[in-house]
Amino acid sequence: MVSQTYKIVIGVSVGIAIGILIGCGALIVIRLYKKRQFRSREPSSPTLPIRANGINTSIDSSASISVSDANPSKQIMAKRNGQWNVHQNKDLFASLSGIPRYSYKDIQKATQNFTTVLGQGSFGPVYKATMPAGELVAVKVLASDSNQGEKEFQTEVLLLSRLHHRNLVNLVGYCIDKSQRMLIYEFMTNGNLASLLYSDGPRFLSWEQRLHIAYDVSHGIEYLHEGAIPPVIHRDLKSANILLDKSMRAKVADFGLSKEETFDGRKSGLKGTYGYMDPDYMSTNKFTKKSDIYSFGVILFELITAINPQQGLMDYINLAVIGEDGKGDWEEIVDKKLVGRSNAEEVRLLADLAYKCLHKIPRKRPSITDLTQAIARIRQHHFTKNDTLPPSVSDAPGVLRRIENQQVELSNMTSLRSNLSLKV
Ligand SMILES: Nc1ncnc2c1ncn2[C@@H]1O[C@H](COP(=O)(O)OP(=O)(O)OP(=O)(O)O)[C@@H](O)[C@H]1O
Repeated sequence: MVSQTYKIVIGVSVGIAIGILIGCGALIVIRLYKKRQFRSREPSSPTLPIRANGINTSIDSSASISVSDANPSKQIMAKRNGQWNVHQNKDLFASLSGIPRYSYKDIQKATQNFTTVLGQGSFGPVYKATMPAGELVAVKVLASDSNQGEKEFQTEVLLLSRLHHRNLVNLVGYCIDKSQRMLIYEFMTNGNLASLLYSDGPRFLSWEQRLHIAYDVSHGIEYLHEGAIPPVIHRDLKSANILLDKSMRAKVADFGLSKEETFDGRKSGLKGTYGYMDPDYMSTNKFTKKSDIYSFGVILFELITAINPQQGLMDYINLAVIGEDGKGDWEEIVDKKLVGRSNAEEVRLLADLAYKCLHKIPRKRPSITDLTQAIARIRQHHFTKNDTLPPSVSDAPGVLRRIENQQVELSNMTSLRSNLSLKV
């Protein structure tokens, strides 16, 4: 009797075990089948078109980013049937980005119903806001009819969720609420570098501040090119995209056009801002880290000269170089506000570096690491030598006169050129 009961127990146990095994097997088969079906629905090489930059000054054509189905954050960016599938992906998007998501009502409250405008970019207006914990932020509101902006929105959230550095503007939140798209950044009290360089007010950036800014920006780019995995190419470096915090420390902003280095730029249209774009990129359509270096060189010259690249900066540079057998006579183009307030040797060193960044052969341009180190040495020179009389102080009136003559010469050149082009 006992042995019969024993046999029944063993039989039942074996039966249950076999049942569980069959059940697990069936589950595994179903999951594998579903996974394969999901993959076969993914396009083999999905692409995401992204935008150009600037309102009047940008160059645009269609572009695309290649994404691999192995990376979930890239899956989100996959284009399906030509449309960003927001409703299907937004929760996955939220959980992957790791950045707090806010409702439209939250932002409406924080901006006091969108009252304080900080500025207007190609993405849409930017508002000042105070978050519930009291921190100041800037809210970029995407114009609702902007299809291109939608792509930049995704690029910015997905990239900035993995990029964190003291010299990159921090994304602290975002909003996807029905058709509303907003990006929330740490507030940069002193606005953008372009406004500080080109505004006419009595306030101007000192040479020391400009050296700090060059150093900070080089660190931000170094992180993108050498620290991020995979490396990131910014693709829209310009003084309007350099923001300054309350201590005048600089941070790189605006990642809407950025790409991972693995992206094949040849499939992309031209992107960027006139005056900052690498001529080699414009002719080959191939964007590399060295194209960012070109744009950084332009920013360094802006810091030295306070001349807008969209208003003849390259003409000034070429004129300064003609002066002395390929070597720049940089004293001639230095910002008038710096004459007598900067060290000529440091200006020359920084201008020589900037000029190397503009080399027409990209591989001959320095790497960002070389630049960061060289700028650090100029800063060090500044802090160790600033007790001596800056050479430019001794001949300030002479330098000012030469700058004025240079400007007259340049404006003659410009009017001659526009007369010629009118005739053509
Ligand atoms: N985090 C921020 N803190 C303070 N001001 C900001 C912040 N972000 C942007 N701004 C200001 O808002 C304005 C518009 O910025 P936005 O980045 O949208 O455009 P942009 O870079 O000037 O132009 P584009 O979009 O064409 O590149 C700028 O004047 C900028 O100074």
